[in-house]
Amino acid sequence: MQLRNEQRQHIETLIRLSEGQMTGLDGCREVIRRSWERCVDEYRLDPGRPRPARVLTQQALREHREPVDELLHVARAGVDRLFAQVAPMGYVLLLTDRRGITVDFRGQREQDHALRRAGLYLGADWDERHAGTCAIGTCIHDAKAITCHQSEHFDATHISLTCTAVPITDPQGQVIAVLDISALRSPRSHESQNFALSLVNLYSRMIEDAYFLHRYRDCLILRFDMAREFVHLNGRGLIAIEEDGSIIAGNGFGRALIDAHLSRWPPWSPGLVPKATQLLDGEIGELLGILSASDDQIRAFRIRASEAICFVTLIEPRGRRIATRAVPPSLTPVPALDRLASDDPAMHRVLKLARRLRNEEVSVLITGETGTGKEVLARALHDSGKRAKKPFVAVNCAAIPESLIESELFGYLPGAFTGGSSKGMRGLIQQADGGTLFLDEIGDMPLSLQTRLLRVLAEGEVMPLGAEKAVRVDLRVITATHRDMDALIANGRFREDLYYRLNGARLRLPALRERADHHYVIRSVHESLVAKRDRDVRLRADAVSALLAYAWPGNIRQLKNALGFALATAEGDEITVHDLPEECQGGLAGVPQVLEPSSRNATSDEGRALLGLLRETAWNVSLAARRLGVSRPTVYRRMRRYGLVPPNRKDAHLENALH
Ligand SMILES: Nc1ncnc2c1ncn2[C@@H]1O[C@H](COP(=O)(O)OP(=O)(O)OP(=O)(O)O)[C@@H](O)[C@H]1O
Repeated sequence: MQLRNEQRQHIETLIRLSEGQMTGLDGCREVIRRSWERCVDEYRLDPGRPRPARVLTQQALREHREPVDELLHVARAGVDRLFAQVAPMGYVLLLTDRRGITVDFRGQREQDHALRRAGLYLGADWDERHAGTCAIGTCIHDAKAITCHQSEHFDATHISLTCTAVPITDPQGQVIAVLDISALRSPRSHESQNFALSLVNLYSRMIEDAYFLHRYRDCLILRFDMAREFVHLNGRGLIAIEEDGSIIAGNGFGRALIDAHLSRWPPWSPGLVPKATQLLDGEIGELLGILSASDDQIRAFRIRASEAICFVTLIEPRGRRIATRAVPPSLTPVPALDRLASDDPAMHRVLKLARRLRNEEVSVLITGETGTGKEVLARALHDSGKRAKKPFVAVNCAAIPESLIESELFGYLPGAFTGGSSKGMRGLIQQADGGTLFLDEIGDMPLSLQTRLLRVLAEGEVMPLGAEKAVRVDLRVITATHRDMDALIANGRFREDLYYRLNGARLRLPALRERADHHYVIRSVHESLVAKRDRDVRLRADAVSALLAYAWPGNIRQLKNALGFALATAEGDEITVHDLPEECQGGLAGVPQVLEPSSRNATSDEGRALLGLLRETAWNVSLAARRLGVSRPTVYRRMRRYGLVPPNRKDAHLENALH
């Protein structure tokens, strides 16, 4: 009875709409209103004459199923799984072709009759032109996911239903099918279907991807995601490519990447698609070599359009291994350089260029924020080149007082100036003869010395102070700076001609926070520090998480200092988050501390004992330290480790957590 009343009211609203009156449409969603208008104006549906659901004959259904047979086959597992999840909540599942004909269906047998009457059945036709506004038909028209809930349906026959439909698109982005879940009854509120929408979206995407992988199973496929951990499991992007990197097709996410590229760099000829090596900043050899690049068969690439880093794996064509190509010289392993980075696109670029430059005489200028490892790279360039057995002399132009820098660099003869050594001194430039001279903070070199340095570089000769004859030197010069050299030149503080001579090639080191291989850097800095000590102290997972979460304004130097501090102060054989300097713990503040099972008991016992003692001593840390026979800082450190905060402090709740 109540349904009849609602149907009557619904019909009246739509009749008013068909007569051009917009009353009773308050709260009606735009997408629904537009569809209702289409039903009235375009399809000439009469709201006053509800129509029963139309179900096709077996023969007609067969004709609709045939063209989507392959999709039905691929989608089967997804359809079964989705239905298993939603059936207990009273939903049925429909898969339709792009015309809205239900070509696959799952429903409860005991409701067979009611479902057939409602059109929730195999062969049912949900084309908007015939059935009016409904999830499937409107989803096909708009090519968008939609929930059509109860009286949002146009036809009064359907206003007890709730239906949620999501399009499945082919690799060209055309709707080829629709996945829908519907229920005969549902709660009143539209929001009750939000979860249904997310779930159908998820399955529709899985079916789409399964279909893509099936269709392009004979091609190379790049699978990518913004999280390394998800690439194999559920990498969102798929792009099928030829062996030269030409793009054949992409799934929704892959096409979005291509579109982003094209909107930034519009093609000079319409329809021209960029190559995968243009979308992702890398060479074809790097893409084809992904499977052998790392243990997890994933490699990081920079997306050129957004500068973001994504992680990519390669799926080989069915039954065919791609030929491994000869490795280009720029990718040949060079241990001294290779160990500076793991899988970071910017570092790959730097190291690729460094491999080419290591045996060249070109001057190299290394730029990058302070502490990014400019000197370490300069040293690695030297060690990996033909001058490796000759001296590597590093000079920090900012650290030597201006009054001394000239004599330090150029040297002097006995008696050249008051205060100098009576034996004179061989300058650093001469000391580097045959090897490499590394001038750090070159932007801080005084102007007068810049002129003299230019002469050394131009003529290959150095003139020590007080000398009358120049001495020949054979040098490779590497310089570094974290300053903006263009600004220094513009302000007249750096000679342009010297700058061009030093800048034969430029290597720009990325800041640590921009790198995708944080984990590797943390591990290698930790290993290098542990190697210098006599005991092995491992990094616990919570400390690694905090280190990964921190932004490192001081780059690798700051990381090294933080780990050095933790190694020096940690008790036992592991570094926990609480052993790190306070500023690095911030990333995990507020996150409940997860203790490893083996240490949980010992940790809380120890924590409880300390809490007992602190209570006994009325939170007098000095007294507690004396009783324990340890220093005050040690007690504070242990308090931090167990989250013990004096009761007068606001966050004293941590104390309670131990009970
Ligand atoms: N790949 C690395 N592995 C281990 N330690 C590293 C690495 N790179 C840099 N370091 C360490 O980080 C610190 C800073 O490195 P480096 O002096 O090379 O940086 P920089 O960029 O030259 O700094 P600045 O601009 O201040 O001169 C050094 O102690 C160095 O040993």
